[in-house]
Amino acid sequence: MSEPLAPPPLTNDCFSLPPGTHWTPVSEAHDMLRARLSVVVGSETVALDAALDRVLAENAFAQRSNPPQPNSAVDGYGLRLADTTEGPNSLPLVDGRSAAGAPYHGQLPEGHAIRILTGATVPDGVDTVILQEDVTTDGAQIAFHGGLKSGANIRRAGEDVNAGDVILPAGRRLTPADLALAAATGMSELSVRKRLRVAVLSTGDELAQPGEQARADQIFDANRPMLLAMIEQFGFEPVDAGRAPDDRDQLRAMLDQAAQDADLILTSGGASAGDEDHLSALLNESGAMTLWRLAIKPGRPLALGMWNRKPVFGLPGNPVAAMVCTLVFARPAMGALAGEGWQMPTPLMLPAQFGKRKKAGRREYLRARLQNGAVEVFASEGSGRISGLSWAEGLVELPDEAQDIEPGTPVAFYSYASFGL
Ligand SMILES: Nc1nc2c(c(=O)[nH]1)N[C@H]1C(S)=C(S)[C@@H](COP(=O)(O)OP(=O)(O)OC[C@H]3O[C@@H](n4cnc5c(N)ncnc54)[C@H](O)[C@@H]3O)O[C@H]1N2
Ligand code: MOO
Repeated sequence: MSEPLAPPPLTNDCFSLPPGTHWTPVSEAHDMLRARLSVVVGSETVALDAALDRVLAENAFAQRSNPPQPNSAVDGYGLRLADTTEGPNSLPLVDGRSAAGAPYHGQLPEGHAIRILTGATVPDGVDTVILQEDVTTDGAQIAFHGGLKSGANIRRAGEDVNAGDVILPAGRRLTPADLALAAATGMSELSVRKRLRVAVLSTGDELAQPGEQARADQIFDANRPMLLAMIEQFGFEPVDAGRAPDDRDQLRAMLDQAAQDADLILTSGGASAGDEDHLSALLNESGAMTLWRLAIKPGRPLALGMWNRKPVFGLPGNPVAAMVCTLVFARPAMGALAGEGWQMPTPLMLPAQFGKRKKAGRREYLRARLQNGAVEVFASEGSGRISGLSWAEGLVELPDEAQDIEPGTPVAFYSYASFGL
């Protein structure tokens, strides 16, 4: 007679941390990724009007100063301060004027003033501009009160940017304002990184394609449209690598194709060690696999590997975990691969509108949004509750240490926008 099987103690907490397992803290996972990842994309030159959202490959230098010449900040009259006194003044006007794009060629004679418009080059001899509202004129002369400051209403050459200055650093993702700065300083094209191509592959026999007839036991593939859209919003090139069934050979072939088409592969599902977790099994076979048990909720199983020399992030299948892992791990990794550098957003510290008792030993992310300057969280922490992802405007991050959060406790809120969404 064999001994009856002895059951383990009941935890009923799939997030309990069994003793003996190494739970990789988020910061340790970040350090490891950072150390291993470097830029994988080349560079190309693009016209300014095609450079929005691209990553600068090298420092950009001002070709010319802004402004290139001194110009007037107002509509008014240019004069020499030395020709004025405190108290009432009058000066004769010269014939002609200086307008933006139609400068006055010549020197202002001593004891005279000249009509000048906003943006017009300041003629030689003018060191001060008086606002037209401070002047009376009959067209031949102007009368005004003295007490002006030297250089008043004149924008100095190069007061914004000097020729030769670094205007934008390598690694910068170009914004509309950056394009204005580059244009103003005489650049018409920029050297940028080729876009990082990111393949997205869903796995699992239970998945049906939106629009397809789904069997009763199937669910629609929600992760792929979400991840492809996130990649697009991050400014990378999404590559739809399809949906792989729970079949090792087919998954292998689809990974081969994805590795050919992209610089990085994101998969979702099959990341842990269940009977049908083919992704982690294949990455294991390929010999370059780390299955992390991350001390994070949600998103505990994250498989990292290489497939035909392309990095693979095996995201957990639950959509909430897939999104959190993408924001917290894959997004900064993509930045490093794309030449932007590893970046994590800075959170806003805002008062909680909720209460929670959090255990020590893992970092937690809750779906959150702002209401009257405080952070409220979604009613459920369930990792399959996609409605909460849509309800939220971002994530609240609770630190690894234990924390009793009472309403009013400051918590770290990361808006979706801070990640680039
Ligand atoms: N005995 C244990 N079971 C599980 C544990 C555990 O610690 N012990 N951890 C749970 C956690 S947490 C997660 S997360 C999942 C991770 O599993 P996998 O990454 O292997 O993912 P799957 O099992 O394939 O799928 C999980 C879940 O997500 C659904 N899914 C998958 N892909 C999609 C998709 N493209 N769109 C929408 N939903 C998707 C899938 O149907 C499953 O319901 O493991 C837990 N189990
Ligand atoms: O990592 Mo699983 O919930 O965290 O869904």
